[in-house]
Amino acid sequence: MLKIFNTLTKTKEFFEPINKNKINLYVCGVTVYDLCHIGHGRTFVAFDMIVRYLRHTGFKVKYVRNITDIDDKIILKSIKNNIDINVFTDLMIKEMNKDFFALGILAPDQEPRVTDYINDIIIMITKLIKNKHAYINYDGDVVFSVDSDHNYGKLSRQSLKSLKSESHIVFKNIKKNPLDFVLWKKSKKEEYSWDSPWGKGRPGWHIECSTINSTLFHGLVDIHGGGSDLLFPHHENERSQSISFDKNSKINFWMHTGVVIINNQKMSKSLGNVYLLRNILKDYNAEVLRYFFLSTHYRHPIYYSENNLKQAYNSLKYLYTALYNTNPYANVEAGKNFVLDFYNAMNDDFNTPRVFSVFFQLANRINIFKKQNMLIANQLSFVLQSLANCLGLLSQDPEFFLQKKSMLDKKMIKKIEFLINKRDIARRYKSWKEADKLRHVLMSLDIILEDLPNKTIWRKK
Ligand SMILES: Nc1ncnc2c1ncn2[C@@H]1O[C@H](COP(=O)(O)OP(=O)(O)OP(=O)(O)O)[C@@H](O)[C@H]1O
Ligand SMILES: [Zn+2]
Repeated sequence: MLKIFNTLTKTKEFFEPINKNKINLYVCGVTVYDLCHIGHGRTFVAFDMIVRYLRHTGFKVKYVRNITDIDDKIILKSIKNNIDINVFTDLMIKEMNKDFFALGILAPDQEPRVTDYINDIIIMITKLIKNKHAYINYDGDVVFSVDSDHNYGKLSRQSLKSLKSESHIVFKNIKKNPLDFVLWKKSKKEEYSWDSPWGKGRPGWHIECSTINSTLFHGLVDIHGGGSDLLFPHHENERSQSISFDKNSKINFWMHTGVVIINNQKMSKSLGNVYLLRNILKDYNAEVLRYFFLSTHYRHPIYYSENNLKQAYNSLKYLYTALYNTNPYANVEAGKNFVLDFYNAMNDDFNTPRVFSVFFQLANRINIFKKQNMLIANQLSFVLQSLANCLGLLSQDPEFFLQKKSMLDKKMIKKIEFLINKRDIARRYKSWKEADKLRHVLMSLDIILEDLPNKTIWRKK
């Protein structure tokens, strides 16, 4: 049975959905003011793997990932670029989806944009004010009162008292408690805003996720995810708002991914220390990036380096090479213990590094049987391929992957195939010198040839 580490209890707990077999899963999505980086790739590939596995094991999953399309940084950037904010966010969303698609991330079932939920946000804030969980401060902003929730700090395991003493900034005139956070920000001047009972303004960041969860899931969430950077204050605030709005609401499992770190800092748009997904995908097959992410457990941080990507490529190449020249063939009896090890690892809080060691053992066996018994090699190849497919891996034709076809332009592929064809003709006429010369030309292009009885196949070094 599946166990998931729950940030709320800091333990691995047996997972059971609130409604039998149907899972409501929510992940905090991107604030769309720039292109996506590999930090986003890490978090969303992790949840993609989780959703794929949950579905594979028979659960129905409703996967919702929001889009923050209103925020100070979005407004600033659209002004700076002199572009209408809606045109700008539409463009950024399009680019985000292009990158996620290229990375093989399945689209969520719903991708709600915050600006489509302004009315629901206003309804939620109105109730929070009515029930004394929120108030209007001297600046005219609506603010959540953290003192109104005696469990504030429960998720991030911090007491209100210690949090208060850590907060050095005195907001005495503006807020009752320095930790109180904005639910509705009053417009100071002519800026992008909506009408509300509290005047023109726009929502604060945290309220959007509570509102979307309340609207789309009626407040019943099985799994709520995001990067560990969001644990405090975003998720703490979200938990507090949701429960204060509706005491019957539930978020059963909080899941947090470790963040991608570069030079000891979290990779993030605002720090500008990013490697863009699209740039990495120019040089590496999308599965290499996926393998790189999943070779570290989803809860651990990832230290990005080109070297680590190369290692991921080599590991994946090893697996594809094992599948190469096999005819995967299903047989329920084949590789039973590998299958069992796979499910045991996945059911242990999605332990993908352990899964990868199972894949390696399988690949070793396939390599041995390729020399002894092709039927068993084919059956084990089927096991390897189908298990890896559950995680969005080994889904390409091995020859295609090994040839790095997706990385080469059409002209280059044509040139390689032309040279191979020429060499084949030379070999047919026993012009060994000419054939050798052509092999060397191909080697200088980093192309490795393998002569099979009926054809020559190639792959990029
Ligand atoms: N470096 C990272 N590693 C892993 N996940 C990340 C990283 N950066 C962002 N995320 C996750 O991606 C989602 C969207 O993040 P967001 O749009 O805020 O990105 P960001 O680069 O941190 O932007 P900003 O710098 O404006 O805060 C969140 O779930 C967040 O936890
Ligand atoms: Zn959120």
